[in-house]
Amino acid sequence: MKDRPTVLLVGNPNCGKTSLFNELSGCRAFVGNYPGGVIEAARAGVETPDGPVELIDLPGVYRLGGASLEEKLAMDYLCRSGVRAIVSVVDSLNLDRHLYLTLQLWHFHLPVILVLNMSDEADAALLSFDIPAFEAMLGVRIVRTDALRRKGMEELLACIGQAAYRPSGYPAFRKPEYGEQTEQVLDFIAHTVESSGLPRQKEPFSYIAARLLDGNAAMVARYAEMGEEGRRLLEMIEDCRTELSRQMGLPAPEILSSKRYGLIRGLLEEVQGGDGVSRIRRSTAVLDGILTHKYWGIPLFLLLMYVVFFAAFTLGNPLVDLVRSGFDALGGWLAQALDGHPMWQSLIVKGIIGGVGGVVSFVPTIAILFACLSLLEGTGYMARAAFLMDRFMHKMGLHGKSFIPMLIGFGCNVPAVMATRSIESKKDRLTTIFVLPFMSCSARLLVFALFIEALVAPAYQSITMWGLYLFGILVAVVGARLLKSTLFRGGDETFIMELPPYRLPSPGAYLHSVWERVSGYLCKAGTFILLGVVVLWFLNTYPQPEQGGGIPDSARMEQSYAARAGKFFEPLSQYAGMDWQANSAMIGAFSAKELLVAQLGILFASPGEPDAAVHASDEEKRLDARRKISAHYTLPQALGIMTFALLALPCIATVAVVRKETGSWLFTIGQFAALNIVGFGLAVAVYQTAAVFLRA
Ligand SMILES: Nc1nc2c(ncn2[C@@H]2O[C@H](COP(=O)(O)OP(=O)(O)OP(=O)(O)O)[C@@H](O)[C@H]2O)c(=O)[nH]1
Ligand SMILES: [Mg+2]
Repeated sequence: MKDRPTVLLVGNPNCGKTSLFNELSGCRAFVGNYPGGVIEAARAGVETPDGPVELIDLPGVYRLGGASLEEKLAMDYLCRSGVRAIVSVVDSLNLDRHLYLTLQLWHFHLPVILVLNMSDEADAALLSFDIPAFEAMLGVRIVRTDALRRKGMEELLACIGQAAYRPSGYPAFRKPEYGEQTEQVLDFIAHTVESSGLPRQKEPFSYIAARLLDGNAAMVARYAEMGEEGRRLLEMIEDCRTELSRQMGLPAPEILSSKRYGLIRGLLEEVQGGDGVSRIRRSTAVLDGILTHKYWGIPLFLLLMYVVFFAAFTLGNPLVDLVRSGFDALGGWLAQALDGHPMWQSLIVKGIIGGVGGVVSFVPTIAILFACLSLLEGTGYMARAAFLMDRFMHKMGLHGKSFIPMLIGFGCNVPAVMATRSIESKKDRLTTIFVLPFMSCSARLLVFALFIEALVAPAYQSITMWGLYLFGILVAVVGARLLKSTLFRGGDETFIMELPPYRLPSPGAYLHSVWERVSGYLCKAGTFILLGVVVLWFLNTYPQPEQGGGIPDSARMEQSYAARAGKFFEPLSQYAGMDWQANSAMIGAFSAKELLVAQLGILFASPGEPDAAVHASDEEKRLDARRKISAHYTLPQALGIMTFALLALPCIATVAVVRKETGSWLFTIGQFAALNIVGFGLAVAVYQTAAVFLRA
């Protein structure tokens, strides 16, 4: 295992690395039609004809040497000692841009396999390549692949095996020719750095020289921090740069990149034939004319999101009722079966069936939501949403790059916080992390679904849900604006994101990603939530009053730990419309938002009062919990509670990941406090306003 040679998959975002990785390894890593789908390297053992290799799927990067975490991660892997070969994946239709990264790989002196992926699209565009000439000019082996239809996999495996196990017979990557003057300067810098006696860096000297010639800020800073000798070295290099820049008539940072693009142009003129404009790219242009239109692009996006919630509700509701009635029937049956064992009856029927059932019954809604979101992601529309929002977000002090984590946040805030790694500027990243919990995650959807179903007239249900999501985004955007003009001022970066063409996602990958999310939800309900529910049940049931018999369930519950905690906050929380029951549910919500629903399920569970449950008809039983909630709360209260659940109390997993990603307790605690203060303040505002307007 340890001495398996390592082979890296390197390429621009969205060129199909993960699709290839999955095909080669049989794994099921995440594939999405938007750049930045992979934020962490995936690895798997793969058998080649020459022996096993360890294949690593790196996050997509446009070039090496940037400051984003993905670029650092890619560099880190490239400099590791066990790496025997690099698979440079490029999109056949974007060679003019994608080969840039390939040329940078020369520095590592490793065998390179150039994979021209998306060969199906290249064929459709009547694009042809003179492969032998192409191979000879670069000094690589070239494999044409179509990852979706598994074409070229055998050949690729054979090349990987050869490069990793028999490198002596493998072509050597040809040194890109930058012209005599430039090369002399590069050699001089590399030699000066090598013989300077300064600490050895992990990158090859030729790479360091190229970065220093570019004036790469991070690399320059590294040497500047090495004391007097480092600074002397930089001064010497600066003289060469100035002189070269004068001779070439170009600013120093552009010398190498313009040379590389020149090389690529020349190369493609030799080896590429055909116009390269495919049907799919043409129809993409037409679709984009409509979907990313200056004026109706954003309204269209909002409309689409509305349709998603509408579908989740109208299609989901009857199914939710069905699942719920199943749980109620089970609860009723167990209540009878456990007659005479009040503690078990209470734990199982009220605690577990009421709590977990409350969470699981929303699976249909969640599944429809995930199915829609995955489809929008898979087709490439979500990347447009980020692009559309970019203009809008800029006005708010952020950029579209922050929007992708926000979209991910609709699913779950935890991976969303991790997805901010692609944001280079630290200040922008912290701002984004700060406001991310305002994105309504799928667990919060349950809270909304519960209250909206119970208290909002059917005609207004979807729009209320949609409004809550928008409200979350609005608060996030305003919050970001405030932070960017105060605490995290400055550090703006431009947003470059290649828009992928519209594609139909491959059915396997699509179904898999929906299933992954739904099963993740079910798993959570079966483990973490189940545990939480048992704890909640305990807090709701104990301490028991002295004389057990004769006291109604509700009165008994009012003495519980949960009720006491809820009542403790009631004097304050009542301004937001929250009574002690809602408060006690919020306490559970801190460990997972689903527990809020679980707790209300326990508090308002129908089979909890076995006598009533036994005599009620099925239909009555089914509607009981919801009816109790609608009888107990008013619409303004529901709005206050939902606002609080939307904005305040990020769950414990989010808090933990924020701490991990920012490395700062101060930030984590500050954010936690701020979210709660803002959430409570707005909940009060919403409740009070609604109470005035909805009184009639
Ligand atoms: N037509 C076609 N589509 C492909 C091919 N390979 C990948 N795709 C699609 O391209 C999109 C991106 O694929 P990924 O495998 O996620 O790309 P990636 O390079 O891993 O992307 P990042 O991780 O974001 O850098 C998906 O929609 C794939 O279905 C191919 O050979 N032909
Ligand atoms: Mg990927």
